[in-house]
Amino acid sequence: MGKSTNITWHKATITKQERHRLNGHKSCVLWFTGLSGSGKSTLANAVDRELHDQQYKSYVLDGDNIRHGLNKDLSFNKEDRQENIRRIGEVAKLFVDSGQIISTAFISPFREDRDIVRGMFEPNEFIEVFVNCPMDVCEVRDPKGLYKKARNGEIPNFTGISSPYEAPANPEIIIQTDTFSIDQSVEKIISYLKSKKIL
Ligand SMILES: Nc1ncnc2c1ncn2[C@@H]1O[C@H](COP(=O)(O)OS(=O)(=O)O)[C@@H](OP(=O)(O)O)[C@H]1O
Ligand SMILES: Nc1ncnc2c1ncn2[C@@H]1O[C@H](COP(=O)(O)OP(=O)(O)O)[C@@H](O)[C@H]1O
Repeated sequence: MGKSTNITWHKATITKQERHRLNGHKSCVLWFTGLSGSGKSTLANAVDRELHDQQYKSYVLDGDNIRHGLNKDLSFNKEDRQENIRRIGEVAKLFVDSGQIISTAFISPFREDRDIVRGMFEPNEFIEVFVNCPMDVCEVRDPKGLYKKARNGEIPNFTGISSPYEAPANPEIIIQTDTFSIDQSVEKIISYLKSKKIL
């Protein structure tokens, strides 16, 4: 239950469908999920670049960036990760309502939290992209030096080491980033969007 009382929903004048018509494409969320270093930010930004270059309306929400602002009050314990994902789900919904293709790059380690977000969207609007990469490969990549710190006990609750990651049971798209190139991955995601007539 929310804490706001005496509030009434005001129906927007312009519908999502009108925005789709104006933009010439549908909107959706590409929900990238995976371990730290699996390639979520890299792929979300590469897909965004391709969409933008092809004149589609798109945007990226990235975990590290959002935690600098909107979610700076949240830690990495389970409860705060859940609240992180709940808020991002709400923000993603606004972007989808505004007619855009939004790519979100959050570890989002808990299946239940991702499924709650999925339930906020209409069919075909929530596209779960499992960025699958073995942890030992992520740990070798270690683009921000976080695995090294976590192994040294400097980062508590680190995903994959001292905090769980629950892989998606039935994702729309799986990208194996230890064998797929970035270009191949982008192509796979764009093809999916075309097959669903979002583009
Ligand atoms: N304890 C711990 N565990 C995992 N990650 C950590 C942690 N502390 C800091 N970081 C950095 O925060 C980024 C993950 O933030 P997210 O908002 O995506 O996490 S979550 O969805 O709430 O689990 C994550 O970004 P990525 O490496 O891009 O995944 C890290 O840069
Ligand atoms: N096929 C690939 N797809 C995505 N990233 C890759 C791939 N191969 C190597 N990388 C590298 O792996 C790292 C992934 O880091 P990042 O995108 O920040 O991951 P995450 O956002 O999941 O933490 C980057 O340094 C990227 O260049």
